[in-house]
Amino acid sequence: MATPLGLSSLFSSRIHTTTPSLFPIHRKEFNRRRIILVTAGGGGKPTILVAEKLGQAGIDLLKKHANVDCSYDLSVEELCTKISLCDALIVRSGTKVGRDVFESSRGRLKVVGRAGVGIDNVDLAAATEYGCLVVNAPTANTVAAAEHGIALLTAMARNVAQADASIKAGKWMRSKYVGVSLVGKTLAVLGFGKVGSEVARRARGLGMHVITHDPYAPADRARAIGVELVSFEVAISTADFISLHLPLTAATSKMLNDETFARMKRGVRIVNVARGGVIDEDALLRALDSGIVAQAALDVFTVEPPVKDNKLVLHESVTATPHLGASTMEAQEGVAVEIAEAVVGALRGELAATAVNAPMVPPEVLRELKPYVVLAEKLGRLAVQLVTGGSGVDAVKVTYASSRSPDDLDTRLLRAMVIKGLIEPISSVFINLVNSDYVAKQRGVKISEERMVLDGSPEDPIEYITVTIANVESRFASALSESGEIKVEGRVKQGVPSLTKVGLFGVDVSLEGSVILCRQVDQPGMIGKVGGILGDENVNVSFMSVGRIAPGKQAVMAIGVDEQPSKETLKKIGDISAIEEFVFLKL
Ligand SMILES: NC(=O)C1=CN([C@@H]2O[C@H](COP(=O)(O)OP(=O)(O)OC[C@H]3O[C@@H](n4cnc5c(N)ncnc54)[C@H](O)[C@@H]3O)[C@@H](O)[C@H]2O)C=CC1
Ligand SMILES: O=C(O)C(=O)COP(=O)(O)O
Repeated sequence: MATPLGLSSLFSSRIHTTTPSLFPIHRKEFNRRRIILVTAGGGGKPTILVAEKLGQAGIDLLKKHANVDCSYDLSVEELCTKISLCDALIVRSGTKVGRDVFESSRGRLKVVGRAGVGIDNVDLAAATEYGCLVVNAPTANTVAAAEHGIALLTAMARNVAQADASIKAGKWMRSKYVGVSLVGKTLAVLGFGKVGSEVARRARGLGMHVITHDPYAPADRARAIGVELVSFEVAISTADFISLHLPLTAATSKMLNDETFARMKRGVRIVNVARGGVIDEDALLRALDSGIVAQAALDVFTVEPPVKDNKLVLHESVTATPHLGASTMEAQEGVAVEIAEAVVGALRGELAATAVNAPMVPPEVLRELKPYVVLAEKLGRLAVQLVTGGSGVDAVKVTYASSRSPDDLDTRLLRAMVIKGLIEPISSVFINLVNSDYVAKQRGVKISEERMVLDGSPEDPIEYITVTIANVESRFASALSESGEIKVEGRVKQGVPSLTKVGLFGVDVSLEGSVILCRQVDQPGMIGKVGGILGDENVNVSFMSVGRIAPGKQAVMAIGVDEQPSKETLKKIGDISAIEEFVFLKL
């Protein structure tokens, strides 16, 4: 499975590989030395741990591209042990993917796939810090969840579960299980997203008057299916039935509680197919016992599975199911394929359309920016190595010179790769599109961006990129701009990332290897002298160029080298009398 050249670095910790690794080359700190290990599992395939039951179609797809370990019902300890050998993890709602999992992975885990919608069981902050992409399967179980919501609504209204249990117990209690009708009653849908809107559509079909509360849903989308968008207060105070279809977030946690139950229509009936945590379960018990809430139908619970003597589950006015909202054959096949495609794509360095903790960048943008992504990282690496140790990098400006209008140029990838180039050489973290901004902020590096709009041809997305570091001392004085900042500029020339300016000096050197910069008084023979010293040590020179301010004045020679010259060789170059300063920059 070929990987897009260079793009896997968006998510992996590729280090100094000259040919793109199909899968991440994993860096392990070992006795304070860095040993590059190829630990991509048997036969060069990544290893994917499937920790909860996944539809066979998804498993089959994964097995085409990876070693698949299906291990269910793992304890936290077992999961943390296994995860250190895995490149990806697939879960549903039953596995808590906390910070301990990412810490145990020690940077190897590149993708967590959630085969469903809700990602509240994944510590997104920790995932981002560790550069691990989180993807989900947001659509394949929508109908299943909506149908389950309607099933619970109708079963609750007609006491189906209770009546079923009683008849199975040999009783014939018709009057006890008289229910209520739905037609003409008001249903309030809290959360008018994919599931909520499908529930609303179906409830309309049952003759219900449907209102919805969702601060982020457009009113016209609700009106389009005959649903009225109302405030939270109107929703909970006028509804005969309330159905919950919102994510568990800090804002929605215990949204239904003693105060809100007290403001509801007495005898209201509650359906929850979202997350247990959106209801204060103790308050619901009190509301049921007091009669404020007549009935509840619950598919989800704060703690799953609920404890055996859970009072809500045992309550006679509660209809309960064990988190079955997505449990249909069709939905499980659908989420399995959806998440398998997303995980395999992400391991290939492609951006999944269902990335939860990284910006979505369309594949066509990725393709067009590919050489500029490499250029951006190299410029970051160059610039930071010019900083005198101890200067402290805190203010970096990236300038994109382009004939495209700002709206037609997505620079998020480039920003991430400049950060990667700036910080990886001076730290032990690996950086990718997922965690770049987090790591930069954590290290106090402020990245500003500006666009230089040119009036050339918009055919090429970018004319050049500059990286400027302010408030630092430079190891190479010639890299300083008029305002005393370290400034390097690069372009993509015939598809090759190239250094084209250092400070005030124009140069032209491919950034495919490492770079030696020398400043000398412009004079004949310098290229030959330096080239000869490098040749004596069998260091291959890929590019050589001299940039000067004026003939006979100062000049900067930029030399691209495939190998790292020895200290002795570099000293010989520095000892050339005409050379006033030089620096070796490892890329
Ligand atoms: N029981 C089960 O098996 C299943 C449960 N779910 C749960 O249902 C939830 C919704 O799923 P989808 O509709 O696919 O997600 P979605 O993201 O399409 O819709 C969620 C809606 O909630 C709204 N929302 C967010 N905060 C809100 C607030 N404070 N007040 C009102 N509305 C708010 C959002 O604007 C959005 O429209 C998921 O987050 C998941 O937790 C989803 C599928 C299956
Ligand atoms: O998709 C969701 O949010 C769900 O709650 C489905 O949960 P499950 O994958 O069935 O454990």
